[in-house]
This record gives sequence, C-alpha cells and structure tokens, in this order.
Amino acid sequence: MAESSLDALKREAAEISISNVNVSYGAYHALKNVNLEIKPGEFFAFLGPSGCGKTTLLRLIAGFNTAQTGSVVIGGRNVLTLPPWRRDVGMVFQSYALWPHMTVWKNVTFGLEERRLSAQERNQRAEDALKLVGLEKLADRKPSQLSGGQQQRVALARTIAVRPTVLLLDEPLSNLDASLRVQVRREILAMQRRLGLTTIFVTHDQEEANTVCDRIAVMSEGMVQQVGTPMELYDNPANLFVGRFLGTANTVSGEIRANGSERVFQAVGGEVLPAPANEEPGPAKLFFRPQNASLVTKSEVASGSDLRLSARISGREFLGSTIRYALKTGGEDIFIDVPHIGKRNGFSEDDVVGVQISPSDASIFR
Ligand SMILES: Nc1ncnc2c1ncn2[C@@H]1O[C@H](COP(=O)(O)OP(=O)(O)OP(=O)(O)O)[C@@H](O)[C@H]1O
Repeated sequence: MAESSLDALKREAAEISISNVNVSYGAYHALKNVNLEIKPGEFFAFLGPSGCGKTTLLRLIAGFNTAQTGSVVIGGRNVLTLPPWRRDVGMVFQSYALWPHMTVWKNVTFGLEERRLSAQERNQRAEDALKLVGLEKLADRKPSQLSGGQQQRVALARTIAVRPTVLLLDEPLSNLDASLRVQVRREILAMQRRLGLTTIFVTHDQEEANTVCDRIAVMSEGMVQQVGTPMELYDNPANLFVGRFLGTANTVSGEIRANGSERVFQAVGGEVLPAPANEEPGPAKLFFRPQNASLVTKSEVASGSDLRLSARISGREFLGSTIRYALKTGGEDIFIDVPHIGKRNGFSEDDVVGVQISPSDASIFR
C-alpha cells in the first residue's frame, strides 16, 4: 500500500497526563492516587494481575468510568467531564464487539455515518483502515464468516477509521490462540508505528507487554508500582512485586544487621553477606535473577566482591541452550540458569556448590 494512502487516517499524536486519580466502586477503592505521563506516539502498557485495576483505568480514559478525584488530560484537554464520544479516543474491546448482522464494510463505516463527513471521505477512511489490517478483500463478509484474528482486525479497522488521537486496547489478544497472538501483536505494533498513534495496551501477560510496548506501568492493588521500559523494569525492579511479576526471581529471606558502620545481610540459613551501607537494619530479602548468578564448586573461592551463598542442588532441567538448576539454600528454593556450552555435563543432584552473585546484580527488598 502506498504511504500516502494513510493520510486519511493520521492525526497528530496526543500526550496523556493522568494526575491524582482515585476511583471507587462503592466501598472498594479500585484506583489509588494514580499518576502517569504517556508521551505522544508512545505504545504504553498497563500490566498487572487480574483485578489490579488496569481495565478500570483504561475505561476511565475512554469515558466509561468516573473518578472521585483527579484529572485525565488528553492533548491538553481535561476530558474527565466529557462523554466518551467527545474524547477523540478509540477503544478496542477484548470481545471485539462487532455487529453480527453487518458486513465488515458496514461495521467499519457505521461509526463514520454519524459524523459530518462526505461519502468520499468515509469510503477513503474505511478502505485505508481495511487495507491497513489486510482485510480489504473480505469487506463483504459477516463477522461469523471470519476467524477470531480477522474479527479482531475488523475491530481495529473500525476504531482506526474514526481517526482517534488515542487508541485503547483492552486485552485485544486474549481470545486468540497462542501462535495467532504473536502474529496479531506484531501486526498491531506495525500499524501503531505507521500511524504514530498514542496507544495504551492492557494486558496481564508480561511477554506481550515486553515485546510490543515502549514503556510499561506495572500495577498492583489499584496502584502503579513502577513505570519504565521493559528492560528497566526487568533489570531494576523497584520492589519485590515488580521483580516477581516480570520474570523468574530468586529471593533469600534474612535480615540486615549493623556491624559497626557497615551493614551485613544475614540469611535465615545463617550465611552472612556484605550489604550496602545505606540499608536500614531489619527483615529483608536478597533478590536476584537466575541468569545473574554462577555456580562454582564448594572449594572454589568467591571472586572479588561477589556475594556467595552455599547451596545444595536439588534438581536440574536441561533446556537446550541452558541448564536450569534448582537449589536449596538455608531451606529456601532458588533457581540458577547456566549456559550449556559444548558437551559439559555440569553439576549433579546433591552436589554442594557455591552460588556467586555480583553485588550489582542483586537487590535488597523489604
Ligand atoms: N462495576 C464494578 N463494581 C464493583 N467492583 C468492580 C467493578 N468493576 C471492577 N471492580 C473491581 O475493581 C477491581 C479492579 O477491576 P479491573 O477490571 O479494573 O481489574 P483488571 O486489572 O482489569 O482485571 P482483569 O485482568 O481480570 O480484567 C477488581 O477487584 C474488580 O472486582
């Protein structure tokens, strides 16, 4: 498709600014003082477990929920008092919400008919939107004659045809099977990039958020826990919740103790490791990722400033390029991934080993 054919669909990308938002359903406090800045043209995710408030926040931006306090500013306008149809926001629902008795073409053009557009403009937008999602040849079909992935694309085309300044996607891939999910998420990303449209994607699947989004807000219990790029969140989680939600995490329970002006981490199993001098004494957890530690034989000495735990191997899984060892340290289970290189056999069950972690790859959380 020629680049110029997208002109009918393009708008200037809008910035979204969410400040001090609180939403309650009766006595239930669903969003607690949410603040977020989403940049023009950004592909942004609300990521978190079921019930954390993602959909509530998305519906608030769309105009289907009301807030007790705060503001939602889109492209410089506070939209909280505006009805959904005056917000210039397009939303794609998990269920697609297509009209079953209408053809694909009619589904896409229906929303344009109420707007004061010429027939030529309406047709141009519908044609461009269907081309953009690759469905121009199926315009005469009814939704029941389409696959789930195709229905999802019709829902996208219908939303894009109204030229929103912001695109909101509520778990758009959850009704698709695994291989189609990967394909459609790539298509959504390609479409988002071509239109340069500020987009918010709601998902509970961290892989989905990591692969398509520029930045992610990780949410839990109605609060934004951390905002960052996928790599920032994975490598530098702000707390245990974010660390655990974004991938396999090892935690070792213990306590920060003062040793003169120095601090140590005393693991529940008894081992004592150096800790950053600014840590307050008290219960704590040592956190690190399975691939950020190495295994050494019991007699090997820890190198440089590495932290070192003693552990016993309780199991191993051969994953091809890596071996994932399960270990027990002081009664707790941890996992260490070791690259499988050549034909080395590695460690065996019941071996007592040293687990070495560079201090820069470990965090102390409370
Ligand atoms: N209309 C409502 N009345 C009362 N409680 C509600 C209502 N809608 C949502 N809730 C509650 O608010 C909380 C947040 O719901 P929300 O749908 O925003 O979560 P979510 O993170 O999108 O979850 P999911 O991934 O399961 O869709 C949940 O505990 C939910 O039960």
